Amino acid sequence: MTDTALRLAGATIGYGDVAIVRDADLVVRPGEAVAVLGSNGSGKTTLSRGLLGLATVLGGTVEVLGAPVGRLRERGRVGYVPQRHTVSGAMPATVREVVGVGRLPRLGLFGRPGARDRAAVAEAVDAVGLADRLEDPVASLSGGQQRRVLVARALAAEPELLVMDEPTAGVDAASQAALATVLARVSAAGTTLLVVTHETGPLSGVLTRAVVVDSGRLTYDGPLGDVGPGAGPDCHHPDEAAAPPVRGYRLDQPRPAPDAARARGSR
Ligand SMILES: Nc1ncnc2c1ncn2[C@@H]1O[C@H](COP(=O)(O)OP(=O)(O)OP(=O)(O)O)[C@@H](O)[C@H]1O
Repeated sequence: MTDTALRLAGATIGYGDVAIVRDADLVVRPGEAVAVLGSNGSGKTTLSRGLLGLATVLGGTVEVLGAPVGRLRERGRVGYVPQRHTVSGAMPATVREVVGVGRLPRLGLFGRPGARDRAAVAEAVDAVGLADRLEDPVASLSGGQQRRVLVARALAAEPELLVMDEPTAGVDAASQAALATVLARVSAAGTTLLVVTHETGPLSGVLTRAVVVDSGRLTYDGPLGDVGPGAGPDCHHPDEAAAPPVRGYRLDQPRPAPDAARARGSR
C-alpha cells in the first residue's frame, strides 16, 4: 500500500507533442473521492487519460499507486470507465462476458477464472442493477444500460483506484442514484475515486474533494461543497445560492497565509 494513490508534480499531459494539461500538481491519498470539474475542452479527460497511459506525459511526474504511469505491473489495481463509450454493437458478447473482461487482469495461474472471479463479476453486475440481464447480448441494452455495463466491467477487477469519465452522463436518475450507492460502498471499502463530471449533484454524497481544470491548468483544489463562483468556468455548486463561501483555494493565486485564513474565519 502506497501513501499516495496519485501524484502529479509539474505534470504536462497531451497528445503527440501538443500539451493540453500543463504543469499540474496534485496529490490524492488512498481512499479519497475526488471530482474533476471544468468546462468543455478544459482538459479533464486528457488528465484522466494521462493517468491510464492513454495520453502522453510530456513533462513532470505522474505516479499512479506509487509507480510511474505505465509501469504499474498489476493492471487490475486501476479501473477505468471511459467517456461516452458504449459497448460496440458489433460485439456479440453478453453482459457477463463483457464484465468478465474487466476481471482478466486479476486472473491467476493459467488465466482460468475461479469461484472468486465468477463471484466478483456477478457482484459487479448486480451492483449496477443489471443482474437480470446477465446473459443478454450487450448490443440489446440501451445506451445508459451499456454505460452501466462499463461501470461493472471496471468494478469487476475490484480496483484500488477507480477513474471514471462522466459515469452519470446519459444515465437516468434512478441509475445515477444506484451508481452513487455503489460508489459510496466501494469508497467506504477504501477504493480511491477520481470522477470527471459535469454534474456533481448525483454523486455529491460520495465525492468530497474537487479539482477544477480551466484551459489545461488546475485552478482550484478544495472541498467539493465549496466549489462555487470563482472556482472555474462552468463549475458551480449545484445549489449555488446556498453554497458556502469558497474555502478551497484557487491554484492560480497564492494560498492564503494561515494568519489571513484565521482572520477571515474569525470575522
Ligand atoms: N486524441 C486527441 N488528440 C488531440 N487532441 C485532443 C485529443 N483528445 C482531446 N484533444 C483536445 O484536448 C483538449 C481537451 O480535451 P478534453 O477531452 O481533455 O476536455 P474535457 O475537459 O474532458 O472536455 P469535455 O467536458 O467536453 O469532455 C481539446 O482541445 C481537445 O480538442
